[in-house]
Amino acid sequence: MSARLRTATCHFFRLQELRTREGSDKCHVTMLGHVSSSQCLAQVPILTLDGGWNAGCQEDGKKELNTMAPTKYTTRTIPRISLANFPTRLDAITAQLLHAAETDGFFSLTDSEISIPDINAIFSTSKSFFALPDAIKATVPFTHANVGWETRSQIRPSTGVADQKESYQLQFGSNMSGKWLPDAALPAFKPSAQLFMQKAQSLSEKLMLCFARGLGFPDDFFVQAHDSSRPDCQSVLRLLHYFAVDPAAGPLPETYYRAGAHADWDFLTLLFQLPGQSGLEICPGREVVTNFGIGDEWTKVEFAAGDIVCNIGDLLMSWSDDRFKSTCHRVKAPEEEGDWFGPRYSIAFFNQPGRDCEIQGPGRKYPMVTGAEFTRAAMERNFNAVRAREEVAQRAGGVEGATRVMAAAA
Ligand SMILES: O=C(O)CCC(=O)C(=O)O
Ligand SMILES: [Fe+2]
Repeated sequence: MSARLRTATCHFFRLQELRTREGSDKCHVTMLGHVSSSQCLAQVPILTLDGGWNAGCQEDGKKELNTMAPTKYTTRTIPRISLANFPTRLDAITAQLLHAAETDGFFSLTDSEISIPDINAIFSTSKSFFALPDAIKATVPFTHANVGWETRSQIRPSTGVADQKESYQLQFGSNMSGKWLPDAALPAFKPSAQLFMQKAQSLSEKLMLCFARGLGFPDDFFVQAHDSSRPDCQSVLRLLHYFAVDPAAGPLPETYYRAGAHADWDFLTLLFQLPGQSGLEICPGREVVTNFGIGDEWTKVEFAAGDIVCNIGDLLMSWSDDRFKSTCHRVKAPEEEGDWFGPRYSIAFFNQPGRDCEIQGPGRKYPMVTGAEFTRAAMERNFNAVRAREEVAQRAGGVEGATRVMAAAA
């Protein structure tokens, strides 16, 4: 990975986003408002990655514009793919998955081996954890090994402020040492979570087989890389709880996000949701310079009970030489009629290759990196994007928008 400095000279304040993609010379900077050029001669660090780059998506256009204009929506088809009779329908399923991966990068699965009772069971396990007092959850705090509990602390580069949620991240291996609550505090939590992780793993392996075939790799290529018994396995089950919002309390602050716009940096994400608790939205192609360019229109992800929504992450995008798309998505803050204001529970299973795996697409578009390097670069990239935002906000001192970002990020 290399970092370089570019000079962005502008007559506007509030840097919204920096994006670049390996192999392209694009630098996307969105600015709002007007200040003198001396206030905004910004030297902005831009990171380039050996691998996919897809971290920062612009925040909600409505908030960028600081107006109460309703979100712009457009219809997109998110394919619903049945996994029934998987062994005999393998070719047909593979073709459907590849098509979905090459277009919007999102699809939902039906007729999988994970049943509605399985999903209900893990949600009640998850709720039992979040119902504990914060002081108990804080005994298993989040660490940079990507495990543990955090609350209102994940800052997305697209927003510069923490998501309004709490989450608890679980892994298969030794990173979990000291990160399980004692059984007395939360009876049967660990076996229930581990059982569900095994089911999510097994389902993911079916998809990996299809994607390996599509890319011309040996059938077990991705399965080996994501073997959950590997000591260096990095896959994560993330239990999520977005806080309820009182619709009677008036408009939300401009800086309120459930999950700010982002693309996942894993290989493949499986998302479990509860019917009625809507909010997930996608915006393919949201990597634009202006507020009104392409990428301002969102699509609500509809799902039926038992559907598993899946999306391609940056890592598979890179591993496929950008053939498969890692798509920008968010969980919208409830603000408009039809939004879900109650608490939202969701569960994401992030497939991550082992730390020692060598990642390079069939066409070798990007230099080879290991799983550990890819993960480290992704975390660093997020951190640097947030920091760059803060620095620009600091330089624009006195500007209302910038001050707000700093305060929230502190
Ligand atoms: O909670 C959701 O529906 C989406 C969560 C998500 O996108 C994430 O955690 O990366
Ligand atoms: Fe995500």
